[in-house]
Amino acid sequence: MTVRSRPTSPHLQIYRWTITMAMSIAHRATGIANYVGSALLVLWLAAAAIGPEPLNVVNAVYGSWFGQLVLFGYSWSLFHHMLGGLRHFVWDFIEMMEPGQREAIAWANLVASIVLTLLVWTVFVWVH
Ligand code: HEM
Repeated sequence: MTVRSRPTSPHLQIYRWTITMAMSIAHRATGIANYVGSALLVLWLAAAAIGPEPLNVVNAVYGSWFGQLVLFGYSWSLFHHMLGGLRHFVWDFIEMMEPGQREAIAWANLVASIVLTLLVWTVFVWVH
């Protein structure tokens, strides 16, 4: 008697990667990252409320290359997640759901998040 192999349910190694799938995962990941980033914002505000010394320490950490990298990532995460939220808002009106449209709006989400992040950092950090 031949033993048939057990059926397998699809998982990440079987699915072909699509931009909509990647952006869906990114939306969840950025949602979680926004929690962490917002805690950093609260830490900065709390340090400022306590006094100049703690504020100087937090500013030094946030101003280091690593701190700047984390803050840059947090900015991108906020933009990506916010635009992703607006994408969901568009879908709530049953718009941009057709094949082609879904991919276009997913790419727009990614590209716009990068452009907006670079724009904000250029205006408020790099050329300040
Ligand atoms: C610091 C601010 C934010 C935090 C910490 C946050 C966090 C999260 C988290 C953890 C999720 C769950 C993701 C999942 O389980 O898949 C989520 C989902 C969502 N967020 Fe945010 N978010 C923030 C800002 C925003 C903004 C500004 C918008 C809209 C412009 C937004 C729109 C949404 C939407 C529509 C969902 C549901 C997506 C779905 O149904 O799959 N969020 N958010």
